[in-house]
Amino acid sequence: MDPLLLLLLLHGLLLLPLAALLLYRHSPPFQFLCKVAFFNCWIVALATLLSPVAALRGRSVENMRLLRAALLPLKHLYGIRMRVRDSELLRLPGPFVIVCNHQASLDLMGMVEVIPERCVPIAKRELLYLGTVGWACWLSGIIFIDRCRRDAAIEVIARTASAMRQENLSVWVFPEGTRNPGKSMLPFKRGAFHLAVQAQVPIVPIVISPYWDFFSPEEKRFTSGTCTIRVLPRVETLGLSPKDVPKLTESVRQAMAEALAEMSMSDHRDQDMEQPLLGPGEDRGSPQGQGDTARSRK
Ligand SMILES: CCCCCCCCCCCCCC(=O)SCCNC(=O)CCNC(=O)[C@H](O)C(C)(C)COP(=O)(O)OP(=O)(O)OC[C@H]1O[C@@H](n2cnc3c(N)ncnc32)[C@H](O)[C@@H]1OP(=O)(O)O
Ligand SMILES: CCCCCCCC/C=C\CCCCCCCC(=O)OC[C@@H](O)COP(=O)(O)O
Repeated sequence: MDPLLLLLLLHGLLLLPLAALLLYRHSPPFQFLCKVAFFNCWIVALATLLSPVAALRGRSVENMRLLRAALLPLKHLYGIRMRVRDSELLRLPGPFVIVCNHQASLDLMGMVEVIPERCVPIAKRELLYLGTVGWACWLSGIIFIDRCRRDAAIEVIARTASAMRQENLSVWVFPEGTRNPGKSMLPFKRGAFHLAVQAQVPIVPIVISPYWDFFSPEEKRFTSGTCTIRVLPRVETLGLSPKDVPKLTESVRQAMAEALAEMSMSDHRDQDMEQPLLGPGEDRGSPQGQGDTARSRK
């Protein structure tokens, strides 16, 4: 090859990372794409690394600790400060069903911040087919449902209800059933509430504050910020039967919608920001919230 051409090519190769770095610093959409790609790559990489370790134990809810440990560093990488309010409400003696609003995949960061011991999420079946990610989820005892086959999903929920009592297992459900970037919550699916009634265990609602200060897929914006997670008082289901489920669903949704509206309106400034390890991230504000960041463990 012509040495001059080779030299030009080498220069080009050296300039490429520099150009990407400049673009990352100065173009919010490019930064958004990189951060989202990194989020997914992190999950795939950690699932690949940890699955063989989890496999040594076999399928077990104990592997949720590994999954949690894999996701906890993300908040530092992205400069997202997590504030947990009323985490003591998660300290219950027996199993329970957690219901939480579902805005985006970022919810995983909030989930691992508060998820108690011996608690598994219910996930869509499609995740099972994501290679090592699906394997890691399966090994952690995550419960998969096929949202297109209601009867099969109901059957899985019935089996989960008996496992909850027999194995002292709590379950985390996103009752909107799909990600919802909108400002209010979608109508709730009823599976989580049937589950709690069948197992006769309490429901603990959790509300994650809106991300729009620091994350917006529409505007391709992903900066640093603060996220507040609020645990609401538990709702008992002892003595309730399937006919009570519609009312139960509505009252829990109402309480969560009120908390979400309150959290959306709170003042939007926080001076005490964590700096993202993934480079610059101008903060556009943050919902206020008082309280501890301590994680609740049974
Ligand atoms: C390092 C590695 C890291 C890896 C990281 C990955 C972590 C992954 C984290 C995972 C995060 C992943 C996050 C995710 O993947 S989120 C997506 C998955 N989650 C969900 O779908 C939420 C749960 N879904 C439901 O609850 C739905 O209700 C189902 C799917 C069950 C049915 O849906 P459908 O749309 O059909 O239902 P409907 O609620 O309008 O109800 C219709 C009728 O059925 C009745 N009915 C419902 N349920 C029951 C029941 N159990 N027993 C008896 N009856 C029941 C109900 O009363 C109603 O009847 P009626 O009352 O009108 O007469
Ligand atoms: C042959 C294997 C090929 C492997 C390719 C692997 C690519 C995987 C890339 C990234 C994995 C990230 C997994 C993040 C899991 C996020 C959980 C989540 O938020 O699920 C969404 C679900 O709640 C609702 O889904 P929909 O809003 O209804 O949709």
